[in-house]
Amino acid sequence: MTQKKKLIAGNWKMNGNLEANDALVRALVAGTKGAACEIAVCVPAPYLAQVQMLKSGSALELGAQDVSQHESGAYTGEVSAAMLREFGVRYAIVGHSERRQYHGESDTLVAEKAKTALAHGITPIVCVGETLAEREAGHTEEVVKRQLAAVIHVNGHCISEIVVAYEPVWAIGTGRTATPEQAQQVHALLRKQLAAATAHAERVHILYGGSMNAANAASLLAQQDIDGGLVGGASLKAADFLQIIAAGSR
Ligand SMILES: O=C(CO)COP(=O)(O)O
Repeated sequence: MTQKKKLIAGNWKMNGNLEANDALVRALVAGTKGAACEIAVCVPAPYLAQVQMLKSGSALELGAQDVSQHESGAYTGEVSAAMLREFGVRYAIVGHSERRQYHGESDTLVAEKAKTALAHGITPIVCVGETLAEREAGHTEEVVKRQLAAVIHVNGHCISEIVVAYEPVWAIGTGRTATPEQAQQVHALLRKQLAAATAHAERVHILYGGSMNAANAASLLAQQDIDGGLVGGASLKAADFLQIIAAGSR
C-alpha cells in the first residue's frame, strides 16, 4: 500500500473567464483549508497570473495544460516552460488525448515536452489512455505501455519524477466512467511498468481521469493503485470539485 497523499488535479480545458475563475478559485481556497490531499488546478495560459494571485497562501498548486518542447525563439503561439515557471507553475499536463487527437501530438513529442518541463522544475502530468476501438480490439495494455515507455525511457535512462494520468479516451467527457476494477487493472500495469524501470515506482502518483465526479470519486480513489484524479468537467464546479477533494482526503 502506498502512504503518499492523493493528488486531485482539475483540468479546466478551454473553459473559464475572469469573473467565473475568480468565484471558483475563491471557493476552492476557502474550501480546502486543512485538506489532507494535494490539489492542483490546470488553467488556460492567459489565466495563470490571475489564478496565481488568487490562490496565494492556499494549498492549491498551479498547473498548465501544455508546454512547448522548445526553449524560446521563433515558435509562434507556443508557451515555454520558463514562462510557466515565472507564474509559479508546478505541473504541466502533457500528451492529453485531446492534444494527441486534435493537434497530432506523437509519443516522441510528448516525451520531449515532459523532458523540457522537468528541466525547468515543472512536474509533467503525462496522460496515457486507449480509445474505445483500441479497448474493444484488446489493445489497451499495448497502447498505454507504449505511451508511457516513450516518456520514461529517454537516452538509456529512466525518467521517474513524473505524474502519470490514465485517461481512457472513451470515458472523457462522456459520463461513461471506467469501473474502479477496470481502472485499477490498468493502473496496476502502469505501476508494474514503472517498477521495472525505477526504484521509485511507489512514489509516482498515477491519477485516473475520465468522467470522475462527486458520486464516483470515492470508489475509484479507494483502489490500491489509484493515487488521485485528473478531473475535467467536475473541476469547474466548486461544490463538485470540493467533494472530490474530500474523497481524496480520506
Ligand atoms: O480529460 C479529462 C481530464 O484531463 C477528463 O475530463 P472529464 O472529467 O470532463 O471527463
